[in-house]
Amino acid sequence: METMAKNTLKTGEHPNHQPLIMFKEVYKSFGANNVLNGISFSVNKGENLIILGRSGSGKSVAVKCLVGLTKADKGEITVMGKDVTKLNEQELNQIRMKIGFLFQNGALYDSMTVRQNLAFTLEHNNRNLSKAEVDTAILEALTNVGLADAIDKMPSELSGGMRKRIGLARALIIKPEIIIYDEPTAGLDAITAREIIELIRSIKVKYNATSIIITHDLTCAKYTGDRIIVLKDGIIKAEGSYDDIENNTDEWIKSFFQK
Ligand SMILES: Nc1ncnc2c1ncn2[C@@H]1O[C@H](COP(=O)(O)OP(=O)(O)OP(=O)(O)O)[C@@H](O)[C@H]1O
Repeated sequence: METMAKNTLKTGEHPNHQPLIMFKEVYKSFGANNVLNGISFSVNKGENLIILGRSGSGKSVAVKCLVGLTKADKGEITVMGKDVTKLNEQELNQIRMKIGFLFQNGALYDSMTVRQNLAFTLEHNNRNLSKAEVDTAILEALTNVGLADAIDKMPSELSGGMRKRIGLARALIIKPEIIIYDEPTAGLDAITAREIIELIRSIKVKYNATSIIITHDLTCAKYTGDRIIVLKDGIIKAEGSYDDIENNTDEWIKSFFQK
C-alpha cells in the first residue's frame, strides 16, 4: 500500500464545485431510535465521499434516504438537482436508474451467468439497445473490472473478490452518474481488498462518476476517498481529508484509529 498515492483533493480544491448530492438537516427515527439527527453534507461532482462509522451509526439509512427507499422524517435531500424527499416512485426510479450500487455480497442472481446478470441489469434500465450494443456494453464493463474471461461463468464459480468485481461491473454497465459502494472491502483478505481499492480508484478516473463509499475500513477510506465524513449517533462527528480525521483530537475519533 506504500506505493499507492492517497487521494488528496479537498472540497475547496475540487475542479468542479457543483454538489451533485446534498443533505440538509436530515432526520430519521425508527420509533425511539433516532438514527439521523440532522445531518448535512454534500458531494461534489466527480468526488468520492467516504461515510465512515461504526456498525449501526446510520450509514445505510442515510443512503436509503438518498435513493428514496426510506423516507426521511425531516430535511432536504437533493440528488442531481431534485429533492428526493418530494418525488413520487416513478420520479425516484428515474433517479435510481442513474445510480450504480455495489452491494456487500455483489448481489448477483445465482441462477444466471455473469453475462445474463449484466444483461438483466441493462434491460431493466430502460435502454433500447440492440443485441450487439448489449454485448459490447457487457464486455466493456467486464474489461474495466479485469474479468472479461468470466463472462460465461456462474456466480457459484466465482471467489468473493470476483463476485465483488462482477457486482461492480453490473453497477458500471448503466454508466452511472453516481456510484454507491456499500462496504466494498468487507469480508475480503488484505490482497483482494487492495485490488478492489485499486479498482475503485481506476473507476473514478474512467467513469468520472460521483461516489459515496460506505465503509469502516480505514485503508479503504484513506486510498479511495477525496473527503470523509464520520457518523456517530446520527450526527456528523468530523469531516475532512483522511489526514484531517486521523489528526482529530477528539477521543472517540482517536479510538477509531487505534482499534
Ligand atoms: N427499517 C428499519 N426499521 C427499524 N430500524 C432500522 C431500520 N433500518 C435501520 N434501522 C436501525 O437504524 C440504525 C442504523 O442502521 P444502519 O443500517 O444505517 O447502520 P450502519 O451504520 O449502516 O451499520 P452497518 O455497518 O452494521 O451496516 C440501527 O440501529 C438499525 O437497527
